Amino acid sequence: METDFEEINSSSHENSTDILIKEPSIEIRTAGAHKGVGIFAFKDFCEGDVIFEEEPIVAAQFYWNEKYGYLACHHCLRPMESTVENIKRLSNNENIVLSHPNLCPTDKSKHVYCDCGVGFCSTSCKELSWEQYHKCLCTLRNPSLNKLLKSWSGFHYPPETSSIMLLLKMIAIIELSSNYDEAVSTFLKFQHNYVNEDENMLMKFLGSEYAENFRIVHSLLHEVFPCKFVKEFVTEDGLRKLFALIGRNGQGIGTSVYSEWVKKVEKLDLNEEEKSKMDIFINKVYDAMNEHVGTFLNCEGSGLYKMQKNINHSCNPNATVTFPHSNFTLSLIASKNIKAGEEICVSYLDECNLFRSRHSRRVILRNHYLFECHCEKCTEQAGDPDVTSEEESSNEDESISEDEAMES
Ligand SMILES: C[S@@+](CC[C@H](N)C(=O)[O-])C[C@H]1O[C@@H](n2cnc3c(N)ncnc32)[C@H](O)[C@@H]1O
Repeated sequence: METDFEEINSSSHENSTDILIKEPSIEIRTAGAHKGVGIFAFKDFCEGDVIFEEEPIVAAQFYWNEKYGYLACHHCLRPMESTVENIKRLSNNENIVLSHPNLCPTDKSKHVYCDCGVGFCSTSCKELSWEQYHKCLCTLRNPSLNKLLKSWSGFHYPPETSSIMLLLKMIAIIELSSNYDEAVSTFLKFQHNYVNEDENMLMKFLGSEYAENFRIVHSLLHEVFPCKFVKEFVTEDGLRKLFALIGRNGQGIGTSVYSEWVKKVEKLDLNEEEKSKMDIFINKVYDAMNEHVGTFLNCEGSGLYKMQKNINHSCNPNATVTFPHSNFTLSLIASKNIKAGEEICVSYLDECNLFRSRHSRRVILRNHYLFECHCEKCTEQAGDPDVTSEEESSNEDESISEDEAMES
């Protein structure tokens, strides 16, 4: 169920009050002075309903993820390992035996590779990638790109939320487009300010501690990829804008061949005893993987989506983003019943941070997304004292401590 949305007003819409997109079940319009535009239900949705599905304009697996052996299609992020290979690697146990291996969704006979080594789950992904960006990024054609990638992996800067591959693919898409100005404007419709002057906020990863790494990325980009867009747009200020664009709009993508196999097993017609044995096996594998790789179960990456970019954050969300096809196709699912006219919001915070105090949630949103949260929950809790998560509970999450340190 992929929706082809009609864009009513294609101009930049920060601060716009127009209805930008109207579709039978949703519309995109202003969500108030503080929030810019948002997505609103145009009909009632029940919990579990698919609100819409869409493919990204561009997506890429995180560079570090790929380096650690998380094999995914270079184009659509579909896992390329078999289920058995996946669970053996993630649990570091060669002896695991998988029942129902025939339910493994990976079809290696369809896999194809570019001579530079990157893999694709199908010929169509390979061809699309070549036409859209890989012609510019194939390291056999432009070996100097390796220099930039090597530097990046050396200093892990900026944090992987601003994936280097996503940045390179964006630039290549613009370069290969038959309409340069239109391609540039498609990307610049995404919010790309890196400073919120009203609130005096700067994106965390552009802070002074990363200044030298930022300078290296900037100069290497000009050295190894001196295309029209890089020459014209990628000044230091332009590069900050591109990182801000990715940081503020990039949607995390996670794909897993094991979870796809689990979904298929759950649909089998098993008796109670078989079901219970299967549940025990599934949980044992999750435990073993958890012990070896922690929460890094998925092939992870990020993408830029034309519709998703309009979804605002709420600390009490009514929708979630999922990847049910185990590739980059995003599916927005109602996590509660939603009435026509209500704004549809997701949480930009992970589950753990979502349940922190108002103060802690807002610190993270400020530092990573550059806004002061005006959701209903924050408004209702406006009188709460400014407690940090540490004071609030025994929580010792480093990311929030770092964020709160930045505040002081
Ligand atoms: C992915 S965009 C969402 C669409 C955006 N409102 C627009 O007009 O393009 C994320 C930006 O929306 C704004 N935003 C999202 N949720 C918000 C909230 N709860 N309170 C205030 N601003 C919010 C922030 O400026 C944030 O950086």
